[in-house]
Parts: sequence; structure tokens; C-alpha cells
Amino acid sequence: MGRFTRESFIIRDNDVLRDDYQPETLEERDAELDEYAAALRPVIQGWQPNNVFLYGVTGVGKTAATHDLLKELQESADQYDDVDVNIIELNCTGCNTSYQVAVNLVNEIREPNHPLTNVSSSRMPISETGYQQKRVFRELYADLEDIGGTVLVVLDEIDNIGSDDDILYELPRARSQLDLDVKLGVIGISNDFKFRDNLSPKVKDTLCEEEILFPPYDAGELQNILRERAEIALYDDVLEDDVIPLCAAFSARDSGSARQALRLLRKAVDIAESEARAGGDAFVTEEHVREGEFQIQRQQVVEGMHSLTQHGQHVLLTVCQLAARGETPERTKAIYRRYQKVARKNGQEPLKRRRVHDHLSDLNLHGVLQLVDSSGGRGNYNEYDLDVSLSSALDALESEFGNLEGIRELAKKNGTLD
Ligand SMILES: Nc1ncnc2c1ncn2[C@@H]1O[C@H](COP(=O)(O)OP(=O)(O)OP(=O)(O)O)[C@@H](O)[C@H]1O
Repeated sequence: MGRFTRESFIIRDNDVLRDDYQPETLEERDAELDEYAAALRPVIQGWQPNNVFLYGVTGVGKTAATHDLLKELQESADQYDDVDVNIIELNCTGCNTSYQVAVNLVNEIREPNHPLTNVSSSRMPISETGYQQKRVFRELYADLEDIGGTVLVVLDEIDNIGSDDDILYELPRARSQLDLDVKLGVIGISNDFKFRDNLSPKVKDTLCEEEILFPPYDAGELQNILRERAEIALYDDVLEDDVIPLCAAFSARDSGSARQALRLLRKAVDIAESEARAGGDAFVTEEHVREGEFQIQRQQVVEGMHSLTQHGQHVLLTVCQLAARGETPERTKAIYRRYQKVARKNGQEPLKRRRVHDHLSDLNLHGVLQLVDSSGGRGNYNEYDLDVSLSSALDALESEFGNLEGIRELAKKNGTLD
């Protein structure tokens, strides 16, 4: 078969499995959608909107719910002549300050092809540096007034601004303080619980008028979400019965994220599709899911390792050795002791403890290690464990350290090789 034939054995529409696909209905989110809709209902009455803050771990439908509801709100508003709803959405990834968020909002509004072009036709984009913050805020308020009606400003991934949260105070307050001729509401979205907890009290009072928590999905909920997608994305009867429950179980055990569950299903399906193209059965099996999970985790370790120096790789190797011995989660102090031996054995002078700490944190950020909070009892200390399977971590490390069969054998003997 040629490489670029249109033939497909399992996948009917690959786009439906992609992360940016907007499903017709959001499964398992009725309670949150009801709460969210109630918070936005004043808009349809022509009243001032509430400010809303959505939070929850990554991949649990915060953005999808927002798109879904705002589309419905706009359609409903179209039926009333006296309600004019305008939405400005900004993904704040890459904006580290309130200033950058404000500049990006202004430039978003002034985009030549933005639907709210009455503003862009008269004003030029502004540069990312060189203005006083107050001036940028004034420009923003002027643009918002130009748009008029009800303006909902959606700030996704707003935690990127860290503690520089002026805009979250100024924007919601502007409508009352500056007597703007516009009904303004801010919707903040974040997956960082610390960000929410650390918001200054004045921001909490204004932004968090309505707070909505999106909890992680459990395995049953994830199964329904996956079934709904698979029905559209795949041909009938191509999934073995265990496939969806297994994808759901892996994700529920780890993060409860629909994104993670969908990614695993997509990987398993891709592997099965390639096999079918090579003459195998057109069927996705439990084995494909396990292989998919292995490949995803291996990739995660490889990506995590890119950010590591060789010392960092020794730190990961150390945690793998401890995991093989059945000694994880383990305290930083004990990891450091063993790391010193590993580094010396590999011909390197060990790093100071503080630096090893940093590498452990980096690996935690990349989802390769998990931090187990063991405070209480005998004191406050951190313990680390692998957050990926030992076999996928070893597989990735072998590209740096060569054969690690000794650790595998040890793990097999201890029953710790997954
Ligand atoms: N309840 C659901 N029903 C169907 N699909 C869902 C549901 N929840 C999430 N998804 C899908 O999972 C993926 C991630 O969802 P979304 O981007 O909304 O998550 P999020 O909570 O905003 O994550 P992040 O904080 O990382 O931005 C998307 O493809 C979305 O369509």
C-alpha cells in the first residue's frame, strides 16, 4: 500500500480525537454548567455581568465549558434587541505581568480581522514595551467603551501572571470606579490552585464573585466522555470491550483529566491503525492501550530529560534504582545519599544537595516524578516517587546510559517492574 492512501481501517474522523475539537455536548458537567450559566444569566437580562473565576486541574473541561456556554449565551442574546454581548478571549500563556495582559488585550481588540472592528479601524496596535501601565489600562478602557454593550473578557491560563495581579483588580473594578459606559465582566480561568489561594484579598473580592470548581473526572465519567468521542471518531465495532475502561482507569488514577484520557485513546488507536495498514486486524485491543501508555510515558521522560544536565539524569537514574529496590517514595535526604554514589560511579563529582533538590523539582514539573507530601507525624519532609512507569523511565534513560538490564533484573526480582 502507498504511504499516502486515503484508506483507513479504524479511524472515521481523526479530528474528533484532537484536543481542539469542540464536542457538541459536554458530558458529565451538568452541575458545573448550571452553576456557570446561573453566573452569566444577568447578561441576558441586560444587567451587569458577574465576574467569574473557574478553577480545576488541567484537562477537566474549563475551556470547553466556557466556549460552549458563551456560544449559547451569544445565540440567546441575539434574540433580544437590547442585549449586545461581545466576547474578548485571551490565552495568557506567555504573559507574565498584568501589563502584558493589558497590552495583549488591547492588541487583540485592535486586530484588523477581529469581529469587534469598530475599534480596530480607528486605533493602532500598541507596542509591548515603553508605556506606563496606567496608560495601557486607559487605552484598554477606551477600547472597551468603544465596543459598548456587554463585554465579557475571558482570561484563560491567567495564573501565568503570578503575583502581578493588578489587572484582576483594576478590570473588574473599572466599570464602577470609572463609570464606563459598558457592562463589563471578567472570566478568569486557572488550573493552578496555589494561584487562586494566593490572590490578594482585594482581587478575590472582585474577581471571585462567582467561583466554580471543576473537579477531576472519575473513571466512570471518563468512560462516558471517551465513548461519546469514539462513537463519532471511529468505525463501529473496532474497540475491544476493555479499551475504554482501561484508558479511563489510567487517567483517573493519575489526573482525572479528559485530555489525558483522550490522548491515550488516540495513541492506542494510532498504533492499531498502523498495524491494520500493515495487514493486521482492524481492532483496538487492551495491548494497544498498554503500549500507548508506555510510549506516552517514555516520551514524557525523554522531554523531561531534555531540560536536564547529565547530573539531572543521574538524579533520575538514582530514583529508578530506588524504585527497582521497592524503596520509593523516598526522602530527598536518602535520594541525595544514593545519588552521590551513582554520580561517582559514573565518573562525576556529585552536586551539592540544593542543586539535586532543583533537579528533583524539575522532574516533578515535567510529570516524571511525583512529590509525595509526607508532612505530619515525624515531621515535615518531602518524598519523591516515579510518576511514570519504571520500564518507560529505564527505556528513556538507556539512550544516555546504555543497557540498564541490571536495574530491570533487580526490579523483576522485587516485583517492582510495571
Ligand atoms: N466533559 C467533557 N466532555 C467531552 N469532552 C471533554 C469534557 N471535558 C473535557 N473534554 C475535552 O478534553 C480536552 C481538554 O479540555 P479543556 O481544554 O476544556 O480543559 P481545561 O480544564 O480548560 O484544561 P487546561 O486547564 O489545561 O486549559 C478537550 O479536548 C475537551 O474537548
